[in-house]
Amino acid sequence: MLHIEDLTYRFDRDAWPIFQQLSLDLKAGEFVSLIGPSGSGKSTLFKLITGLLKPGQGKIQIAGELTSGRLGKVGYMPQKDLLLPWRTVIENVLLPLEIVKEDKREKSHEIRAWLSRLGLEEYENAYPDELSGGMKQRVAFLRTIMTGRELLLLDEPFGALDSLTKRTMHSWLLGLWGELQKTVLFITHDLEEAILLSDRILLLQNRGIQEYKVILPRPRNSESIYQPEFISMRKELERLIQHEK
Ligand SMILES: Nc1ncnc2c1ncn2[C@@H]1O[C@H](COP(=O)(O)OP(=O)(O)OP(=O)(O)O)[C@@H](O)[C@H]1O
Repeated sequence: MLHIEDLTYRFDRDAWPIFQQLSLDLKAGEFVSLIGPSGSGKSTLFKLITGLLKPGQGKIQIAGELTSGRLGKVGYMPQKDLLLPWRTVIENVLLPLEIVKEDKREKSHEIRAWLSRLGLEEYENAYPDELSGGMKQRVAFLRTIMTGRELLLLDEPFGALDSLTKRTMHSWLLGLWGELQKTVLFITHDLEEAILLSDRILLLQNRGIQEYKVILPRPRNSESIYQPEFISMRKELERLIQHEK
């Protein structure tokens, strides 16, 4: 679904490259988390994948297609929900369809069903200001799904939420991902979240990417974090990060 090969990128011609010959692959339907210290380039990598930034060298392919014209090929959810404050919940969710001039009436029914599943049926006509943080993220996620893209790039979507809301969002996302069969690349600073959600974890640091496979059976739920395998995996991952430092 995503193939990155020998990617090199620097912001300025004279600057040290953020990535040097970086390569990674994502299989269709995988859930992969990207972790790494602040400033290691996680968000920059997302901007390169979406096409908002152009790579210096190397290639990025999405579903076998080469880099050019990548804009609009992925569903991208940035750190902030970026809901338009003057639009209601349903108008925000309909935005991707408006952009590609799809028939909104046809999809309205589907969107209402989604809003109901996400516990937002009573908020269809509310404005973003009237929603809690968790609700805003659900609306932003639904808008990302409505792009209809197979590859979703989620940049720390739950970073600003309190731990209880975050847990609810995890259960919700695990259920949804199992059903939607999308490929997800997910940025997080939270190791527990990364282990709970992912098939693989990619640690991004100075020397490139290091991979960590999460060998935990699915389906997983919020109780999975108390399993001994989960705890030892977390310890191992922490050790790996310390070692890399
Ligand atoms: N437009 C820009 N021009 C120059 N340097 C930039 C620009 N955007 C980001 N950088 C630099 O690139 C590096 C990587 O930034 P990026 O935001 O990708 O890191 P990150 O790993 O996502 O960080 P965080 O975990 O804090 O979100 C940082 O050193 C940052 O200062």
